[in-house]
Amino acid sequence: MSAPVRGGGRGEGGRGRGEGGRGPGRGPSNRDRRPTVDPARFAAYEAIAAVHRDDAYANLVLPHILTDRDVRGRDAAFATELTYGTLRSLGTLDAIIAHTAGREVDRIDPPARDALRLGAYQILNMRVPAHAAVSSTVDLVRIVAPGATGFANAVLREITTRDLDAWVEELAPAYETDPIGNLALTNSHPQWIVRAFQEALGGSLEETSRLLIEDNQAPSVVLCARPGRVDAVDLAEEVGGSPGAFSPYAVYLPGGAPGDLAAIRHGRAHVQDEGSQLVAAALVDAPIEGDDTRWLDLCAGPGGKAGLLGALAAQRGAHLTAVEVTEHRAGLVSKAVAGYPVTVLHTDGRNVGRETDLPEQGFDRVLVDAPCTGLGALRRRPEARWRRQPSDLPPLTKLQRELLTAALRAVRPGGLVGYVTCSPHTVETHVSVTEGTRRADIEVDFVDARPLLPAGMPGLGTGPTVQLWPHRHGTDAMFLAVLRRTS
Ligand SMILES: C[S@@+](CC[C@H](N)C(=O)[O-])C[C@H]1O[C@@H](n2cnc3c(N)ncnc32)[C@H](O)[C@@H]1O
Repeated sequence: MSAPVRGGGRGEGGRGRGEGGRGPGRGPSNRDRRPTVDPARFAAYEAIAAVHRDDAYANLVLPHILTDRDVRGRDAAFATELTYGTLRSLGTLDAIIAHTAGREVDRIDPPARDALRLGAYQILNMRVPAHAAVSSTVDLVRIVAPGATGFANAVLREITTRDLDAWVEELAPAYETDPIGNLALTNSHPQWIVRAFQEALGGSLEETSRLLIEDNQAPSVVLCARPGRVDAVDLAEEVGGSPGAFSPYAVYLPGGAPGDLAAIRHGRAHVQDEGSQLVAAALVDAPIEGDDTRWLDLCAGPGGKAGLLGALAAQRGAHLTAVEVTEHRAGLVSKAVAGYPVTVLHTDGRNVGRETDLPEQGFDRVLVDAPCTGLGALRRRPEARWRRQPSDLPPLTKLQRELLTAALRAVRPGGLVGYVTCSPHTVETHVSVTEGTRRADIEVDFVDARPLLPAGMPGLGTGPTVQLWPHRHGTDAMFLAVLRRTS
């Protein structure tokens, strides 16, 4: 058992173990030495500090920081891996830091805490030599939390005494007695999320473990080749990618900045997870009797699915109404559907029957891509798992049910509603579907969604709903229920 390190706490002077040792004979004193940190590490620090201080999103804030600080090429790649990896691994890193510091991490000053997390990640998860990780992090602390330099030095040195596996072995509860606690610490996920995944996976801890591992991998960028504008095989050749495994529109991009691609700039393709493509296409491919020209996307922002639905509507002689409650996002939808037969409405999707453009029984197919916790896309949003709380569920599920009820009022008898979430949490999937349907007091049948997905797609369960998974399908964990209004 290692001894905890003193200093570095909120309001402490930080002259703990390891500090004060810098005398003339051992290098310049703190006062003499002008601290410098390489721009890549400082950029990662700034991004992580913004995430924790300002509730920023790493994928939005980091590119600006890299541009402002002129961090490019390999340095930018290093900063990105360091930022995203540290955020994903926060649970494990914090347990190790708390142990070595002898206090909970929320009792360490935020700047020192974020610097320690970056240092610990470099020591334990990257191929950065330990001495370089320690000294560069201490240099960083000297700038952002000067009082905690010695404390940080001592904590980091302690962390270098073991590798990641050894720390996890020491700190994680035994799998046999506390499997959820063990998986949570080992794979850096909050316990409530591990529990929710386990329930959605029918109780299988083995599959839960595989999902958690997959959640910690950076996902590849996927393009959607817009039908009618470009074929996926041609697009793959154009961008040096490969056609998707399941969606006929998907192209896997081998790294790089997708915004630079001519196909995106010219509206022939957009960035979209393969699972999102599959569930949107499944709804409009489901057999229907009678009219099939009036489609509705009730939660359209920022417009990924509306872009694909708009392209398919153009091919099939249909018209899409795309509803979005947030003004900014409604603007993004308008851009995403430019040139397609789509009307964008900036309004609340629950206004069905209260607005001329949203008549009751006025649509043949309705998509409800409901606002949700996003627990199925944790691979893409490294900070999301720590920001989300169980208390987010009640307001979200209330909204999901109200939107599903509105969708059932908007669809004509015989028409179809697709209810989609990018969360596998059963409260947002099965329970919201059951409750939303019950409250609508409209008769519906479940349509088996499995045959609406590409033939041969494995692991689709027993139906009638479909749950996609990162570890089974390489997609986000999208849920799809297809309902046919019968009266
Ligand atoms: C999961 S996102 C939809 C993603 C979108 N379908 C796509 O593929 O890009 C949910 C969207 O619903 C919007 N939203 C939330 N409440 C709404 C409401 N009451 N009516 C309409 N849209 C709503 C959110 O602003 C958000 O843009």
